[in-house]
Amino acid sequence: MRFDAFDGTQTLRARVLGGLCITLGVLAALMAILNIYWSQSYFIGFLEGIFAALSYSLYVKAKRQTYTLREKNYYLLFLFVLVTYAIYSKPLSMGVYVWAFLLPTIFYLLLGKKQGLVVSLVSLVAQNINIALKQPAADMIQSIPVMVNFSFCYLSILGVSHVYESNRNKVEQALHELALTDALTGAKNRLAFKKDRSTQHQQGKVLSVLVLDIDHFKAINDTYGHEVGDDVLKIVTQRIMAVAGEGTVYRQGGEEFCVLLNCPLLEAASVAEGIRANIDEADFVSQGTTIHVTVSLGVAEFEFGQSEDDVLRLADERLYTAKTKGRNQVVASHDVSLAS
Ligand SMILES: Nc1nc2c(ncn2[C@@H]2O[C@H](COP(=O)(O)OP(=O)(O)OP(=O)(O)O)[C@@H](O)[C@H]2O)c(=O)[nH]1
Repeated sequence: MRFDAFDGTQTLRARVLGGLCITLGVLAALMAILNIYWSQSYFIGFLEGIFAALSYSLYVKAKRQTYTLREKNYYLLFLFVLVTYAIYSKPLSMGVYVWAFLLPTIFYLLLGKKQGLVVSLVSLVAQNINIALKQPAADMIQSIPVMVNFSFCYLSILGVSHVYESNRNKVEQALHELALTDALTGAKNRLAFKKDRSTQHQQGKVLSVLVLDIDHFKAINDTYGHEVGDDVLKIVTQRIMAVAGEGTVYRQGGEEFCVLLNCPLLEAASVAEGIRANIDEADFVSQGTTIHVTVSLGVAEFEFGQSEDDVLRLADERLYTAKTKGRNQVVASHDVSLAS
């Protein structure tokens, strides 16, 4: 499973950067040729040539998603300097400043909402100063209509880019949450378990897992109906969260849950016992019916070199032991049972 598929922003930015590099790279190469051979503007032609080469090199990296943040930022800085210098060095009548309209969209797409806003505003101010300086001091007033039109158009593009980026971000977060949450109980789901386990494993954390199963859940469904069964699943989730913490609880399916803890086996066993007691101690009330619910738990610690499946199997075996020993108990090793 490739969990980086969840990072839509990263993937989108790599693709936008790739597309931008190839488009701007080709345009910069054409502009370099025109500037050098047609208008003999050697310095700007030279800058565009370098930019085209940089674009190609970053394009290759963006395709492989191997570029660094610093490389991306330097590329955007180069683009900003190039556009600013081109506006500065060419007569206003050539309309080179229209290239600046590209910048806010690019900044928002590649830098996100906050940085995109700041850098776009800095660019707006810089290009206005640039336009103002194009007239001799005595005639500067003549630049005002150009500056006003430029600013209004630039701010419109900036506004649209801002709204787009903040909504894209919200939609991505909502989809992310939807993909990783169990709709009935609000606990995380099996996919989230794999993702979190993999992240925490990479961070080298001590990890233990509790596997929890509601005792005689079929009988609850059969006696009181599925709606009450669903309520029991929700209340059990809340009681597990109350002891273990909200972000640690996963519904594996049916009436089986997992809890992922950053602690060694003994500590995890004591949390498991806390969960068992919290569920056993107070009756559940659903649809006017009072029900007594108990759970059984198996606990295992991730040892070096063990796969996720190995540890879950071990915790499952211990859960099975807890069930066969009479339920409503925690088993944390082959011979230790924290009996109720
Ligand atoms: N209400 C409800 N029931 C579910 C859901 N998912 C699974 N079940 C039921 O959960 C029950 C699981 O029963 P079993 O696996 O036999 O286990 P049990 O009755 O809890 O028995 P032990 O685990 O041995 O204590 C089945 O009746 C399923 O239909 C759900 O989302 N809602």
